[in-house]
Amino acid sequence: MSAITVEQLTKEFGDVTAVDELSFTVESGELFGLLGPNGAGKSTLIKMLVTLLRPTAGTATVNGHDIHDERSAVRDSLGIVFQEPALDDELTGAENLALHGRLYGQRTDERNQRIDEVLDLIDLQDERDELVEHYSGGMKRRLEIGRGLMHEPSVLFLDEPTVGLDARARRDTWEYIQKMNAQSGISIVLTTHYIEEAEQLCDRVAIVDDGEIVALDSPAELKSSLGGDVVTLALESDDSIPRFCDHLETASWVTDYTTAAGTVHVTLTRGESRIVDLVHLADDADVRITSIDLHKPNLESVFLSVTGRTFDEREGEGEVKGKGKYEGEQNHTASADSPRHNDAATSVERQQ
Ligand SMILES: Nc1ncnc2c1ncn2[C@@H]1O[C@H](COP(=O)(O)OP(=O)(O)OP(=O)(O)O)[C@@H](O)[C@H]1O
Repeated sequence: MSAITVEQLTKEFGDVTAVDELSFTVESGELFGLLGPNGAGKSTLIKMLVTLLRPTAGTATVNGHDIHDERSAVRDSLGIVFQEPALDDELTGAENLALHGRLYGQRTDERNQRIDEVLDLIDLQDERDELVEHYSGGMKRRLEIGRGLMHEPSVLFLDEPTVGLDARARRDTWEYIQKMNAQSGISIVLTTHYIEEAEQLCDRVAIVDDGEIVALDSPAELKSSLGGDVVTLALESDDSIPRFCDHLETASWVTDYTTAAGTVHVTLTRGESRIVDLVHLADDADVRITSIDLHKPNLESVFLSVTGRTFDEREGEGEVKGKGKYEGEQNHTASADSPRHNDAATSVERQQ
């Protein structure tokens, strides 16, 4: 059974179509990434899947439960870690986990056993009795993830799991995410706008732009769809470009090439081993090269190729787009005078 099936799922906020007729499946045990710039629609999609937002159209199932008709069953079978911190700094690590266990109705013995298992998994056993306010950013993040695992969900949603962490803590967090995916077989859906995160962690990645999935495959397949590495050669004069291109035509190892002012972009496999050959071709064509640049494709190149824009350009637009007044946003952080938790279940209850 697929962990998640999504069919034509759509969410409109007034004039803004945040999620536009998305369809995809996530297989059981898969580590699935939603990669896209800020404002692409990733959080909105997740909020619909965890039943925090009602779709405008379309449907989805999580662990076989329909997000329209079986909201409680959906919520019971998933864990979620939002971008916004949801821990109580004035409680210890173990107490934060216990609070979550109680919210899910776990009995004391069951809860204590699970706290131990989770603390082992996230490597915080030694710090279990320290107040969370003394934890580092990376430890807090691990505890948040552990908290989402307390009730042993089959699917875990992680919304931008490493945002705000330094490079070291980010890498550590990746390790824990991979470890729990491998050890418990839990299906994980994570959103990210870090290209490296999607590449390093995910079995498959859906690239989301403007509410739509513009590409979906394993990182390796997405990159190989671009046809290989790109070597950019700057030539001494524009006049020499046609001559050089004539010679490129004779090289069977060149997959493709394009030209721009003073430069030629050559697509080929194993670019590093072909630089000498390109220099020889230029010699044969009596063309002088002034610089050579080898570019290995990453998911950023895939994004550029499918949208025609870089991630940064889209992020810039996204920020402007995201400044409008939010309507119907469901609050999933608690007030200062109540226990601070943002579980999908309790948040939804507060809305209803
Ligand atoms: N409650 C809301 N009311 C109005 N517009 C919204 C609301 N929530 C999201 N949007 C808009 O929907 C679009 C998608 O936003 P969303 O937060 O899902 O993107 P995202 O990819 O998750 O980005 P980020 O990581 O910055 O949250 C944006 O244009 C955003 O401004």
